Parts: sequence; structure tokens; C-alpha cells
Amino acid sequence: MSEKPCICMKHVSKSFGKKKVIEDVSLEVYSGEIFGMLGPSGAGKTTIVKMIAGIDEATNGTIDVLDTKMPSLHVMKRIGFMAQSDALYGELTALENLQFFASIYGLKGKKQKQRIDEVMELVNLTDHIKKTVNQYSGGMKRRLSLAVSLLHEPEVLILDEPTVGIDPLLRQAIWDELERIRQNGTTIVVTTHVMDEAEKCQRLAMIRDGRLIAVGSPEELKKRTNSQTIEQAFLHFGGARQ
Ligand SMILES: Nc1ncnc2c1ncn2[C@@H]1O[C@H](COP(=O)(O)OP(=O)(O)OP(=O)(O)O)[C@@H](O)[C@H]1O
Repeated sequence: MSEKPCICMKHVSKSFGKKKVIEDVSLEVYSGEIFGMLGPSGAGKTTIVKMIAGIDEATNGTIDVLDTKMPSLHVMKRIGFMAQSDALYGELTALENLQFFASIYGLKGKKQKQRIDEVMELVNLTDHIKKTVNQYSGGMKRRLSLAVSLLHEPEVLILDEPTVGIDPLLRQAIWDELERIRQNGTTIVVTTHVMDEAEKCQRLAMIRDGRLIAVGSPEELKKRTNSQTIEQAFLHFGGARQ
């Protein structure tokens, strides 16, 4: 992991109408790390990652990804994004969905087939590749969405709650794969409200009510608050604000 920032947010705020949901967030994500965004429902995690991915725009402040100000169509091609709600075509088969997204990413021929086989194996859906997505369960759709986001081996991978509705064994397999992808040089931003997933990140941002309440490695955050667990540390930082 190098210390070069791959993502740089400076004084970012976001409002929807009169409602301010993100308030003065500044943070850096370094190349080659898994950076977790931890916070309760409604804290603003999705809003932040959508702005990083270039899907949504900050009201104030700046976001640079790979040295380019977001949103930028050019940089979006180098980013993989897995949204919380699955962006899949229900009437198409899993294979057709993968082929569609692969061609958008410019993956063709042999390479396309190889990547589709690899990602489907990873998410344990190889036997279901010819089913239409409408026949998939919620968990299967999540896994297929993850497979889609991994297809083109992006430089930056942004995952919004990737393991919701996924059983513990597969969750572990997915985290193992994220670690492998990271070691190959991909920078990963992942939102979660699961404390044991937060422990697997190199660094974490703790978010509450649209504000950053702490940033650091899981170890640092526990040490700073004299906590045994990330959950205790989170409560400590959250509690200190009240
Ligand atoms: N398009 C929108 N219009 C108005 N308010 C919005 C919009 N999108 C998000 N919000 C509000 O912004 C706040 C933060 O939402 P966000 O989805 O970013 O939280 P989150 O931390 O990702 O929560 P969850 O874990 O439940 O997904 C919430 O109060 C939400 O209601």
C-alpha cells in the first residue's frame, strides 16, 4: 500500500433541497487500501460513495479521484461501482447481463468469456448463469451485482453494502476476494454497518449524521478510545459529539 491519495475529498457538503445530508467531509483514500465507511442507516454513506463514483455531485467542496475532479466521465470508466439497489436487467439471463456490462467496459471475445467465468465462480453462481435474473433471490442478485462490478478489474472499486443478505460463508469468500483484488493494486471503498467487516479494512471513516466523526485504522481507532471493539470505539466517538 502506497501513501499516495487516490481519492481526495475536501470540505464536501451535500444538500437535497434545503436538507443538508453531508456536512464538511474531508478525507483521503490511499492507493491500494480497503477503506471502509462505517455508520448507521441514514448517516450518509451512500451519498458519499455516489459522489466519489461521480454519480452524484457535491453541493460544496471538491472530490478528486485518480487526480481528476469528479464527476468525470473519463474517470468513471476506471471505477467499478456496486450500488445498494441492483442495477440488473430482470428479463435477461445472468450471462446476458454480464455480456452487456462487459461490452460497455470494452471487454470482448476470449477475455470477456474468461472474466465472466471467473467472477461467476467467485460469487458462486456458475450453475445459475443461464437463469433470468427475475428468477434470482435477493442474495443472488447482490452476488450478481458484485460480479458485474468486478468484471473489468477497475482501478477503484466502490461497493455500497456489498454483503447485505449474503450468508457468512460467502461473505468471507467475498472479503477474501476483495483482499486479493487489493493486493493486485485496486483501491476499494466499501460501506458497511457490520462491525466485523470494518475490522478487515486498512482504514475506516466513522460517519454519523452526515459528518465524519473519526478516521484511522481499526487498531488506531480502538487504541485512541481505549476500546476492545470497533463498536465501542464508534460509540465513544459518537458519544463525544453529544
Ligand atoms: N435523493 C434524496 N433526496 C432527499 N434526501 C435524500 C436523498 N438521498 C438520500 N437522502 C437523505 O440523506 C441522508 C443520508 O442517506 P444515505 O442513503 O446516504 O445514508 P446511508 O448511510 O447510506 O444509509 P443506509 O445504510 O440506510 O443506506 C438520509 O437522511 C436520506 O434520507
